[in-house]
Amino acid sequence: MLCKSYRRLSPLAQASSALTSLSARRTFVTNATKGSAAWKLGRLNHVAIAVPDMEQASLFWRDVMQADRVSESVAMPEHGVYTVFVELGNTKIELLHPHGEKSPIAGFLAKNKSGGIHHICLDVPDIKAAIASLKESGVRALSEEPKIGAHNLPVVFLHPKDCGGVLCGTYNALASFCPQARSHRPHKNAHPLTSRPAGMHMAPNAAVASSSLEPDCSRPSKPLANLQGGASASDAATTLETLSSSSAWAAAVVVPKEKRPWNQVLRRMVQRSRAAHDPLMSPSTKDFDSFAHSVARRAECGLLESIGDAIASPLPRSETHMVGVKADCDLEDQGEGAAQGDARSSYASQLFSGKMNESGDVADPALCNSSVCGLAVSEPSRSRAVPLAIPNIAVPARLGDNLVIMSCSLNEIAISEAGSSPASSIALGSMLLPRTIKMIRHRILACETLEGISVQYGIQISQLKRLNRIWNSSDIATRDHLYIPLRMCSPKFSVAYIEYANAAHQPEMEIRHGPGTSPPYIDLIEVALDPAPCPSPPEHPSGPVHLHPARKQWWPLVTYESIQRHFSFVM
Ligand SMILES: C[C@@H](C(=O)O)C(=O)SCCNC(=O)CCNC(=O)[C@H](O)C(C)(C)COP(=O)(O)OP(=O)(O)OC[C@H]1O[C@@H](n2cnc3c(N)ncnc32)[C@H](O)[C@@H]1OP(=O)(O)O
Repeated sequence: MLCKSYRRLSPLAQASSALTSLSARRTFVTNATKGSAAWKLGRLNHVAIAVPDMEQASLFWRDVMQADRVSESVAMPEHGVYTVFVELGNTKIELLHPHGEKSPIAGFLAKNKSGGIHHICLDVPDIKAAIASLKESGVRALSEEPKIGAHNLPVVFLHPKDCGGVLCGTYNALASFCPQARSHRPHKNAHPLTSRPAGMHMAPNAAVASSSLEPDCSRPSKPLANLQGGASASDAATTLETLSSSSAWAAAVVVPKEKRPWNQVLRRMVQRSRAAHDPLMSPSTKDFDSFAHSVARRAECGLLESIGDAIASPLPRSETHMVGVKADCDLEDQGEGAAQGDARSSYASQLFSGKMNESGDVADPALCNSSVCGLAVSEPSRSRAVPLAIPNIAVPARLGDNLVIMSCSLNEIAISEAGSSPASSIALGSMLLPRTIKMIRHRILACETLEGISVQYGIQISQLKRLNRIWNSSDIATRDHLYIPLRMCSPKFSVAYIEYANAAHQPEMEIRHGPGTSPPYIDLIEVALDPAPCPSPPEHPSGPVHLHPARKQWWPLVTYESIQRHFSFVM
């Protein structure tokens, strides 16, 4: 469609009256909007002006036009040009002067002796897809493959005859496949103005190799981690430490109804557990708060999905494992009645004992359609898994008769012999979910909209709103930042883009925050998913603490409110 109408338009645009071309343009716009999603226009990256005298042109922009930032001239032999960039805040002007005998702008300057606008350059999120979609439309790309342009980003030019007489460059704003850009090495084309020194404007952990930009965790390739039982308190702590630092996945937890926000589900669960004083839970509700918090945080950050994988996997009987289990029960529909509770308990009981066969498989397709889950610990000597941590669903959480659960979070479970002191607790294992997540902290510019930011990161507007607790699109006018988990960004997002965007927006930042103190436009930060341990109870300013039985460290007493306060941008 795009191809046909555009092909029709092209001669029209060149030859006919303004009226005709206006109506033709309308047709083009309509069809283009319906066209390939690959062709998404970003911002105007720059306007390039070919100049016969670079020095004179630079001085003109610096002294007469009083541009704040005019860069040095940089030779780009592979493009046959010298370039100077003039920063304008919302875009740039690129001054071009021929370099070498075969410069592509020599002919242009021969025709336009005093220089003139040579091309415009537009950002697109995925240049390869964009060029492919344009090919379908009969627009010729002037090179088969993108070249690395002035900003270390891939660039492809489009034939001016196919673009209404304007030479158009497309910049891959997200640098999806450019090895130079992804590897974070300054390319030799790095421009003094636009390629800032490494580390500048970036959080310390942002200046990292691209490998660390990979999502923190992928989908579980090995759903169940090996959880070794500890024999003593010190063994337990060591075991937990070792297991927790691993990047493997174990089972994930809750699958609520689509429309129910995680925090509401968990709030209800916490409230229920408090109301019931459920003795089957870990000894205090604070552990459950912490647990609920961990679930919510990870869910919001897209780390938890379904536990179908986990329950469909065999559980080797020779080791202790922790598994996530779905229960056939919907929080939404739950009453408070004991009968229902009993029914659930009975179901859970079957789930954990009856459905696990001798080889340890818990592969029951019926479980895959359910909506709430619990956690269970499978223990080799007892041929059954024991559910815990989900009130009103759990059957008595006995790990045999002599063990009780001392502490439970998504990262670890500690159990103890009944009647013994916490110091003698032993660890069953750890869930091994990540303890931190990489977040983009995006400083909102005056001109930015939620829509624009969502395109920039390849994240849905609804996700962006939910993550940042924005209920009304105009609310971003009162915000300084938006937070986006890196793993939710489009896979095309790269360190190179962060650098490029920070450099490109530096003048604007300085206008807002003053020269030399301007904060980065985009920051990569590491956010803890769990509350941090306290050094010691009396000195800790944030309120009550409790002693973690296995770790023997003091941890903040977590309440739902404190979680909300602490992570207000996500919860
Ligand atoms: C560093 C990088 C970056 O920003 O990152 C850059 O800036 S690199 C910037 C420099 N690199 C580039 O420009 C690469 C892409 N450019 C090219 O491949 C070439 O320059 C072409 C655009 C294909 C033009 O080739 P060439 O000069 O050999 O052909 P030509 O002079 O016979 O022109 C053919 C027709 O195109 C028209 N034409 C030529 N250059 C034009 C321009 N800049 N804007 C509008 N129309 C243009 C001519 O008037 C002519 O039309 P008539 O037939 O009607 O007379």
